[in-house]
Amino acid sequence: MKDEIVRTVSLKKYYRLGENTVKALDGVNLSVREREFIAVIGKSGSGKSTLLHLIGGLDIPTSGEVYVDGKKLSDMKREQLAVFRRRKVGFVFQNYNLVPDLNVYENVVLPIELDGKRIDRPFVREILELLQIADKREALPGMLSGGQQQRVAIARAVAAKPAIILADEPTGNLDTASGHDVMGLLKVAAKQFQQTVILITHDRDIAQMADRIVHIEDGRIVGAGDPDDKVSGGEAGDPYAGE
Ligand SMILES: Nc1ncnc2c1ncn2[C@@H]1O[C@H](COP(=O)(O)OP(=O)(O)OP(=O)(O)O)[C@@H](O)[C@H]1O
Repeated sequence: MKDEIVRTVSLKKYYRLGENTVKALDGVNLSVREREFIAVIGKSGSGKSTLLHLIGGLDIPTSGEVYVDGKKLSDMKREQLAVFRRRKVGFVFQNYNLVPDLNVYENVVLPIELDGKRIDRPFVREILELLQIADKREALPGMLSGGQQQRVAIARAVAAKPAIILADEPTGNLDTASGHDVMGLLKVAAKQFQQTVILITHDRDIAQMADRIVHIEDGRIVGAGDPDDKVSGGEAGDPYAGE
């Protein structure tokens, strides 16, 4: 597909636990277009985090392939994979992962500094304003609400200008209203800066805000994982409809 940015092919991740094999992912074929905002929804233990970790190069599949921008992750050497993780993807986690003794601004620019790149200050200011935390730039994370901390984590992910943002239950620790705010702001930021978002949630309302919903069950995608497919939805559909 022309504007495809992520493709997984027969992706499997098995864990051996004594006599048993846990099939965390069992043959996932997923295709994501550039600038798409997709929500991966599924029950606890269905394989959502495993999928995100494999796409982000944080973990290695048992078999199958992940392609990002046409490049096979399994062909990358250790060092190349580290550069891929730093430059190509931004991670947003449920527990924010902010550095407690750095202020908001310092947290946001930290990955850029660690990568030895120049900080685009007007761009960082624009992001902080868009995410409505510009007035908190001097604050330490401990002084902020959960929703504000998550917006800092999103700002940090966006600021390094990655092509893809991988968000693992970013609204999981937030109340409904803050969760919706954070999701809305993530969506606006990603559109503005032309980033692709793959977001995990088990909240159907949150998922409805995505361009497309991919439903995962027992390590497999239910329906097809292609943007043109109308089962998993060219448009956001409710995978639980008719339940
Ligand atoms: N390191 C591991 N060792 C063994 N089993 C694992 C490991 N990591 C994950 N699993 C198993 O793989 C399956 C999928 O886990 P995963 O974390 O991807 O699910 P999830 O959909 O993200 O769940 P949740 O919504 O609860 O975070 C689960 O059965 C889990 O117990």
